[in-house]
Amino acid sequence: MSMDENEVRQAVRAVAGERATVRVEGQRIGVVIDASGLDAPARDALEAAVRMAAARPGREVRTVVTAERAQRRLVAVASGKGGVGKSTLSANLAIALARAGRRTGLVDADIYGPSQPRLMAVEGTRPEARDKVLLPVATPYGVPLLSMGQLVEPGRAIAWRGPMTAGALGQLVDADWGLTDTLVVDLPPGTGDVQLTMVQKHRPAGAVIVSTPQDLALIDARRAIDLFQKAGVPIIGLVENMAGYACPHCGELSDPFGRGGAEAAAREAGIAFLGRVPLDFAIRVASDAGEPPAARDDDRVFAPIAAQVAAWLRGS
Ligand SMILES: Nc1ncnc2c1ncn2[C@@H]1O[C@H](COP(=O)(O)OP(=O)(O)OP(=O)(O)O)[C@@H](O)[C@H]1O
Repeated sequence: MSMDENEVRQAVRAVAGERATVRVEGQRIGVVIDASGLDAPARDALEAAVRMAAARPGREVRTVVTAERAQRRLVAVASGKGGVGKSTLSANLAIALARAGRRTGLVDADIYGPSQPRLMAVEGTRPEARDKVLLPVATPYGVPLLSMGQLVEPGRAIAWRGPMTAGALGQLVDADWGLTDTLVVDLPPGTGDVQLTMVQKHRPAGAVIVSTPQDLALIDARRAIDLFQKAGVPIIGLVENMAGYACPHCGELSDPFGRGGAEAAAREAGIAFLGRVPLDFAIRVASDAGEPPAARDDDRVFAPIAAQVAAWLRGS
């Protein structure tokens, strides 16, 4: 029995527009669906709608869903040593980038102290998986999150070695990020396996290095800079954290560790200086409470840093 192919085409077009291509072969109706840029639920909904529209009595409908991999760019945030505020900067940078209009997600790859679920106010959440692909967890700040901390039992130390951490990092980076176009990746401190996998396998668009003003932190930062430069990953720039002390009473800034060290070190290394974040009790309190300062309308610290990162991404 011949069937009105055109009629099937029109019915499918009515639900899928240009996204579907219909081909009828014998008793079978084949539909190729282009789901580029759709997240998993939207993709499922589209496929279901196409199936309904194409269904004809006695005919088998076969759908093939294709999706070009979204052009997603990774911004690695790294530091030479721990405790310099890398996680704090990553969270606030991701939020500030999202507020500046980029579709930004956050990957917490810090195996030693995955703190992003707390910073982003989703502590205790577990990502769901669909066909073994993780679904990032939504946060109150418009930045979806996946954290190494969500992959292990709460409170359990992560004692993974090489291949396991590499596998876990792959799961986080290659998750179902949907329309997310920018991924901020909070790396563990130092220059270990996760960093190597990051630069070799996931090829970040660029790296942001965080340092405090102290000499030792700066020497460590140079090591981190080296790791990326040797692998051909461009350095977007250096952020100086805990730069100057903001008085909790009057807000006045003073410089217990001296001023200008990180900026000079950046210049010496030939990389951009993206700005300084003061040592501010309010930043710590807000971070611990899961209320990142970059989410506030009066943020004057992280927005300018994000603006520079965004400009760099546009220009590279
Ligand atoms: N500019 C700042 N002002 C005040 N406190 C800060 C600032 N930056 C970070 N902190 C605090 O310092 C501590 C360490 O910060 P954070 O966890 O971001 O560092 P890290 O470099 O990611 O550390 P780790 O290597 O352990 O992951 C946290 O308690 C954080 O709230």
